[in-house]
Amino acid sequence: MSATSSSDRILNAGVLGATGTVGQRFIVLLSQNPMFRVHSLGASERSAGRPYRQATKWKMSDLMPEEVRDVVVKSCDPAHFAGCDVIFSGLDASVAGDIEKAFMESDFAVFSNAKNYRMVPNVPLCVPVVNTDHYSLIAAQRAEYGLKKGFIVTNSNCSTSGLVVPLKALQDKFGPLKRVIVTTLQAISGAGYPGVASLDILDNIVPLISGEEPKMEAEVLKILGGVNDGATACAPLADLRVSATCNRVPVVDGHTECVSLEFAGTPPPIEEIKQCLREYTCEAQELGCYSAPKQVITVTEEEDRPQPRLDRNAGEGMSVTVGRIRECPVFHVKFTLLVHNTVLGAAGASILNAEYAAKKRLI
Ligand SMILES: NC(=O)C1=CN([C@@H]2O[C@H](COP(=O)(O)OP(=O)(O)OC[C@H]3O[C@@H](n4cnc5c(N)ncnc54)[C@H](OP(=O)(O)O)[C@@H]3O)[C@@H](O)[C@H]2O)C=CC1
Ligand SMILES: N[C@@H](CC(=O)OP(=O)(O)O)C(=O)O
Repeated sequence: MSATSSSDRILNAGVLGATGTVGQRFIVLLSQNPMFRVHSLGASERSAGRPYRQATKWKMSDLMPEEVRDVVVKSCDPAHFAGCDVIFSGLDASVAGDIEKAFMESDFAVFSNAKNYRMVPNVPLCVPVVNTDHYSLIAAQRAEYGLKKGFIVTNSNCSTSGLVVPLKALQDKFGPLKRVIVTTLQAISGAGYPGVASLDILDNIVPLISGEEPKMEAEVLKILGGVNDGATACAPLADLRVSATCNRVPVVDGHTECVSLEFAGTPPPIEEIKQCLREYTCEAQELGCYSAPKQVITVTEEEDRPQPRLDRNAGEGMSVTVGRIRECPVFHVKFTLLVHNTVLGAAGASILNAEYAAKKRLI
């Protein structure tokens, strides 16, 4: 984590879906972040009117921060969030569409984890260590809705957020990729709370996460693509083909992904691939954003890493660990990566997105 500069303002944050798995991760990360002060918390009518400590089944290993324990949870009406500079949403996708739009139309800067607006052409689908250039779409979004300050920026799916990081590094250095095949081993926290029944997941692997594979396949193309000439819409990659197979495994946090890829051109030697991943840097680091990891990609040389229990907290959950980098006899190269699904895969990415937007004076 970088030190904040004296020009950074402290921003009042509202958290929607504050009682859920992603919402709780927001609370922990925001309480440790000098750029934000938790101002208002929102959740469903089931939780509204109750102090946060009573409304929430706290599942984080960190203690519930003192400053939120007695905050009364509100329903997710923009009128209840006056005074917030930024809105973080960990809302269930079944309700996120209408609620996040209402906040955006009320001129709030909304950072969403839900799938609802990810593929809208003028909404940045932003993994903040990969494609902050997509923030140029915000002017078009504001023009469409006649807004002065409001916008929506979304996170990707949590498995997508790990995958695109090494792909971006390799694409930037060695040119376009042609084909990617990824098989995921996804943690149970990805399914929210209470999530997958223990009788389904203990002593078991479930080879289906409904809707996950097409999301990953489409999101990668949008994130690794650019924006069109007037910055009115994203321009997804047209020539890359991605195939995803997604599995749920009995791990609490941390999604593991086995990746095989083919370059469009001549493949570089394995040692150059490792060096490229180690040396990858991003704009959020250059700007000194507080939550940007020192090392965007942690390359491991141990032959049996990455492992979720050992590696998920690399870079305080904001670094993607890549190991077992080797030649692939079918495509060009294969490796295994690990991403913390509720940090870089969710709340941590939203917070870094907001830090970046603040540095760019968009908030
Ligand atoms: N878990 C993960 O690793 C990732 C999750 N996501 C996405 O983030 C979002 C949150 O996921 P997660 O935290 O796992 O889900 P949870 O089920 O754990 O939490 C859902 C939250 O939504 C709130 N909510 C539900 N219904 C309503 C409603 N009618 N009005 C207002 N609030 C409501 C809940 O409040 P209450 O407690 O009052 O019911 C709760 O705070 C989802 O869209 C998910 O797809 C994205 C990437 C990774
Ligand atoms: N489906 C992911 C988490 C998630 O909620 O993703 P999305 O926001 O794309 O639905 C998982 O189960 O690990």
